[in-house]
Amino acid sequence: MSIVLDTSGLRHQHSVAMEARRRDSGWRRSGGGSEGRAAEGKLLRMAALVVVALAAMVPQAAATTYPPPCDSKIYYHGELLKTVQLAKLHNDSKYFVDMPLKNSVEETLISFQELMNRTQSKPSREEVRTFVDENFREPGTEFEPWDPSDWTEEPAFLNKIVHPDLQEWGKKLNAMWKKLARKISTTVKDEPEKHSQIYVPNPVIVPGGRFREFYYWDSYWTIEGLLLSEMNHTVKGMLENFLMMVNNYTMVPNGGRTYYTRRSQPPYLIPMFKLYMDHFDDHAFLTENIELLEKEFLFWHNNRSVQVQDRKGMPHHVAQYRVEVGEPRPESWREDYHLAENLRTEEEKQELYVELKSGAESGWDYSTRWFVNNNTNKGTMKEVNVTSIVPVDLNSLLCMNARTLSSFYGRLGNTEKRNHYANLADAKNKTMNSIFWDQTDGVWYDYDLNTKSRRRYFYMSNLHPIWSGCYGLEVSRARTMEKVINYLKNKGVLDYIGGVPTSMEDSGQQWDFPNAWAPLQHLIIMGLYEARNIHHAVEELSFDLAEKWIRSNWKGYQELNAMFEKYNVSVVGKAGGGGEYDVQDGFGWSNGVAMRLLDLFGDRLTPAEGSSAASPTLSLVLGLMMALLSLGVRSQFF
Ligand SMILES: OC[C@H]1O[C@H](O[C@H]2O[C@H](CO)[C@@H](O)[C@H](O)[C@H]2O)[C@H](O)[C@@H](O)[C@@H]1O
Repeated sequence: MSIVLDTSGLRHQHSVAMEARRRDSGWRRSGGGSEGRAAEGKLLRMAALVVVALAAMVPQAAATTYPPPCDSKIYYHGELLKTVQLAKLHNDSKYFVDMPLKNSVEETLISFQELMNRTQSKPSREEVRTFVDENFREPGTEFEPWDPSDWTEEPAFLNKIVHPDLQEWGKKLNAMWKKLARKISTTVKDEPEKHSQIYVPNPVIVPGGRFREFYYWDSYWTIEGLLLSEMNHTVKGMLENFLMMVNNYTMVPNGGRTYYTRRSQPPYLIPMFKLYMDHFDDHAFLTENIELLEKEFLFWHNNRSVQVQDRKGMPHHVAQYRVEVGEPRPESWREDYHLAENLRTEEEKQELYVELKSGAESGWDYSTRWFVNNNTNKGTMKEVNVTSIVPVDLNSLLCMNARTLSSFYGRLGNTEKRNHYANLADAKNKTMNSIFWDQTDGVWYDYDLNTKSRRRYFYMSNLHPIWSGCYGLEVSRARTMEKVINYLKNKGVLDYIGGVPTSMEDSGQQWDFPNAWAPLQHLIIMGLYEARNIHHAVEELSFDLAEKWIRSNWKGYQELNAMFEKYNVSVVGKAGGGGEYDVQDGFGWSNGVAMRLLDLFGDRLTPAEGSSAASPTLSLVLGLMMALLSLGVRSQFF
């Protein structure tokens, strides 16, 4: 198979970014012509200082000219960020880049320059702390109090949950949206340069913990829950925010921070929009926004694509995560900087930074899934090589998105576009079979551009096509499903008490064993459930996995009063771990998925083995009777 890189879109994006950088580095005029000489003199002195400060902050010319993560002279630029991050004032690198400025950018840069001059560019940790205290506010102070007006205490889905303990818990999950709801203050809109938070007009639901901004793909599962909570207005507002992002950035950024604006996350906007349409059939909303939905689709189609040829020499247009942006991720600056520190050349460092950001774009940051090392997935973070992999889940998702666009255009009466996207979806469906499907193992795999072969490791992402429905051309769908179930059984991944592991690699990375993530459990459970008419065994398997997941989430909640971002498959109720930050609680997508499963299987789910869905009181009485019988006290009572 041969590969043709289609980088035209990337070059365009790169030149847009370079252009933005040139614009941004231009001197901004301040003050009016009528000001007196004294004021002019003061301004000139300030201008000179700013020029000196800016010059000192331009990083050394990189060997490869990738644009930086963003243009902010505080949240991206060289010395200031480096000095503060290396002082390690906070455990988490993200803390500093989330802090709003107290003063203007210019004043902050001057104050930093003065600090550097005063200390011969070697400020102590305490001096850096004083600088930060004087110039920055605490993260999370950029919100206005907001109580979602569409929140209700008893949404109807709760009535579907038969077990009273689970019903009670469902109520608590519903109440959690109030804790995760944020409205961004208009000061962010008025003074954007003082904030890394991106202003969006409608309130958002954040994941929780260190994640104090919207996240792109998380929102799909959050919206699943919000719709069950009947928070329809909030959902529509979130969709409008995302559409505004597409309008401004041609794609939806990874999250609601300026330092995320040059990379995206798995493209779930069209599926989110579909969730909303399935509930409300809002024709006017679709008419208004179809072009933006298409624009986002085309971003991935044009800017993230390569061509590969199958064994018969047929070309296939496939998509990848590929973020051609240099420098460490601002929110994980220390981690990236230290990882690249000992690389020999600047070019090698910049290439590693590109790979790390591409990994962040995949949402799987990080995993052995992206380790490429002598034809294995073993190694360390230095072996992250996302751009040499064509991911099965991304291509399955884009196939589904093309189908959905086709049906949206059909509803709007645009036959030409309906046919165009139907043909594109068919082509992508064929690609799922020709490039990703492994006939021997009976599953889909990521594809390696270097070895021109499939990466035959278990990752939950291998199962994405059963959720998207993008499978089943040559082989019958029932036969495919049969093979997939056998694959799962043979790998032993269905044997864990707390859900299906992300992978079988215990690497210390968070998107690996023993962690299980809500979106991935949702993918397999819903994928199997939707296939219940195709294969008789899948509905029960879907229920079994849902039961494990709900029991683990429920136990964790009982013990620690928390919903985690990820769980450990080996111990029921235990939070996951690993990766570059502590496990967070909150948590948007975990809450949404738990609610969806309670809604789907609430008539028979129980919180623990031995408890009955029908009537826990009855089972308690029966249990007591059995105990008395075994104690030989039968004669006293019967
Ligand atoms: O700060 C490190 C990384 O954190 C985020 O990634 C993780 O949390 C996100 C929010 O729940 C989630 O969408 C992602 O899948 C997780 O791996 C962030 O998205 C990364 O860009 C960031 O580098």
